Amino acid sequence: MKSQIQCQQVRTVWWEEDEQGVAVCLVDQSRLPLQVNVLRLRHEHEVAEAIVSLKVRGAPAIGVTAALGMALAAQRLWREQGERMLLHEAYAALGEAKRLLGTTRPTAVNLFWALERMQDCARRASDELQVKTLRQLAQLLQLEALQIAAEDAASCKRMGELGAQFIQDGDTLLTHCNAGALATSGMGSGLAPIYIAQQQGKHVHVFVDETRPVLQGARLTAWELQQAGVPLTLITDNMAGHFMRHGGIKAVFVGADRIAANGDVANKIGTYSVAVLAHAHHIPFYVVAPFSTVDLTLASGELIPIEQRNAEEVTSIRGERVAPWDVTVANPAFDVTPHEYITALITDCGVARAPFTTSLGEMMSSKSE
Ligand SMILES: CSC[C@H]1O[C@H](OP(=O)(O)O)[C@H](O)[C@@H]1O
Repeated sequence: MKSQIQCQQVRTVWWEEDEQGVAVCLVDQSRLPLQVNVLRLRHEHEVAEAIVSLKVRGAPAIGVTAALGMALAAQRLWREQGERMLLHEAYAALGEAKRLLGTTRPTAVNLFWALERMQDCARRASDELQVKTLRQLAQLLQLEALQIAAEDAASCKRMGELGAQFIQDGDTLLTHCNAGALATSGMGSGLAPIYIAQQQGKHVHVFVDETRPVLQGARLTAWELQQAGVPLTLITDNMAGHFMRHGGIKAVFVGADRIAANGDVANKIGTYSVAVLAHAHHIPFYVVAPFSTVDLTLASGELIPIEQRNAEEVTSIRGERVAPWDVTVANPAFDVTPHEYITALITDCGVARAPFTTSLGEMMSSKSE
């Protein structure tokens, strides 16, 4: 049975308390758009598995989910152990939850930033004697995780407002993968300028790359834009060049999973190809990502770890094998787009342009003031 529901009704990941206790809830994105299954996860191991299996995905959403997973671990410890568990034992157990969640996916830096922030919150509570019981620690971590989610939603809106200035009424645009509401706690990153432009009364048409192998474009972006009433044309990835040449595309908007200090961008596999094609056609290429995606510890994109995923994502579609048995398969989940191909980095702290080492450094400095 086809199940088309309003995307605005579908939240990506959230916290719930019910008669069984507390749960990290999320829409299983691996089943979208034809099935809307809400999962209620009650153990950090389940949260980790949901991230690994792309039930929840997208750099900001991964960070928020991991933070909620840490909060869930603390709540679980309290509900299981009560105050029998000493706080130092709880900190050790939370360290194990952080390690587990940190092994899920290597590329999106938001995951690691969010886990560090949760651990810092617990450590600060301990150092400053803010909490005296496990219950207080669990409540503190729950609030911190929800704060991370709220900050992400606000940054989505800010990025949308900044990015919409690069969209004119009547523009035709192109996207790759899904950097929309389903990848964040808010309206999205790469799609946020499109949503804000729509709110401003600008009429746009979006060419949506299907984004093999996991089809985040066909399954998630096409669904999001359809629900939002944004006109779209779904294309296969190998059509992007043709429509840049013949389709009147005025700009490309994508998200990011990690941005190096020089502006090199790791994003869904295929982004590099789209960027080179856009450059060849003199089409602006915009990357939209919260500043928490920038990793200034990495001088360039060559240092960004690229996740290698299993062969079945390439050899099968929805469990239907399409490739010969025993074939050698490569399945890097991301690639790196050199900064030379990027027109601007649209972040929640402003718009960075080349030279990115300078502009990102200045953005970091102004954040620290
Ligand atoms: C707003 S970040 C979205 C980002 O995440 C996607 O990867 P995945 O679906 O594997 O998590 C893709 O790189 C998107 O640009």
